[in-house]
Amino acid sequence: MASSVACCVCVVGTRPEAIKLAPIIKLLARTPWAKPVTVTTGQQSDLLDNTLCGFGIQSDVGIPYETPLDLGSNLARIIERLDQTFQRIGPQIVIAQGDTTTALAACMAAFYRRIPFVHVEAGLRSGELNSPYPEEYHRRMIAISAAINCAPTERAAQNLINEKVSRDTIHVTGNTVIDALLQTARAKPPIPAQFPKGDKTILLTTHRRESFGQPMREALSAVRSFLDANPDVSVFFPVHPNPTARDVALDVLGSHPQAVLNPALSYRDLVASMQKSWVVLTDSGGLQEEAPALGKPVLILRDSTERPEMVEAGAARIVGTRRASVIGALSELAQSSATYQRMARPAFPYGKGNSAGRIVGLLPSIL
Ligand SMILES: CC(=O)N[C@@H]1[C@@H](OP(=O)(O)OP(=O)(O)OC[C@H]2O[C@@H](n3ccc(=O)[nH]c3=O)[C@H](O)[C@@H]2O)O[C@H](CO)[C@@H](O)[C@@H]1O
Repeated sequence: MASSVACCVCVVGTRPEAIKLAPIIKLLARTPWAKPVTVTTGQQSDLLDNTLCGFGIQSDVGIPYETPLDLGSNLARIIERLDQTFQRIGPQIVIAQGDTTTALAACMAAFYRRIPFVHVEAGLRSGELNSPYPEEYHRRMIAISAAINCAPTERAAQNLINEKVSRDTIHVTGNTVIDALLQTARAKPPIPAQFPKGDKTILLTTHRRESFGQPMREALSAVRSFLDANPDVSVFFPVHPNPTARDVALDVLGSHPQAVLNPALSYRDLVASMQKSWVVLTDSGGLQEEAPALGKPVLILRDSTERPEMVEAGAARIVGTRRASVIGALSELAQSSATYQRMARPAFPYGKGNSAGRIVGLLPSIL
């Protein structure tokens, strides 16, 4: 390990990356041999800065946002800008999280400059190259050249081994989202004023590309019908700013008296809402990981999940977006307290909040 302070560039492009890298950035800032530099790529600039700010983190270098480009052009733009940034700053380590264009660009730019790259949340796989698109492709590409692959679970590590990723790069670390969640929950954030009154509120989010169009409309219409049949149930719906998701949300649930639609929440408000909710209904990856740690049943609005650990633990169910399936799953939770109690047992397959420590502890081995 080098004797001087190591510059660790953390590249962040979207809200979930900010949440999952925040515990690492904050820990690096308290680590004597490390200096974190946060680089934002503007992939999701509207949500990103607010999320970082909520963790007390400022972007050190901001790559300017450009009007939405095609996937390939966006990747090329980010690689070029990161390459210039790495040349200027000269980091000893580059860290990125997940499966976004930003994460792939960071990995490639680091590889070409021969800077060791650390991949947080490595080894998630759907098994289908085109689904989720393009994330599954990004995940596989990143694994090949990462110096450290931080797998959240043994299963994720096994996925990497099955792809013949070099074994000495693979470490099971848990998922830093649990660090972020538990740190935030410990501060006892107040419930947002807009959160519906009553004991049975569904926390609903949907914004994934795979859900766009008819699947999202069908799932939200099913929620609407369920509300009509269950006047004691409410929905709290932080709506993603993506217009494709927002327009359907407003159209289907915007006028329902038991539904409160809200702009995207700060992470603190989201965590407080999750703690107060009855059930979490979502197509988000992060919420699937978080809700079981708070003992909240999760119904997954996708046809498959890269997080089978939650389903196996009994805390989550894949319901897809078909009307009968969504209504059936919600009705079962409403009618059977045994089913509800079984799903509401807290589950921690992603660790108990010490993942950032494990990841930072691995870094000296690649300096
Ligand atoms: C294909 C896939 O599954 N990819 C995933 C995707 O992430 P995602 O699907 O989890 O993305 P979102 O749902 O946007 O974010 C969720 C986070 O945001 C918080 N939240 C939510 C609403 C709100 O109003 N306020 C908030 O604060 C919430 O608690 C949670 O922590 O990309 C990540 C990056 O690479 C990957 O890690 C991850 O696999």
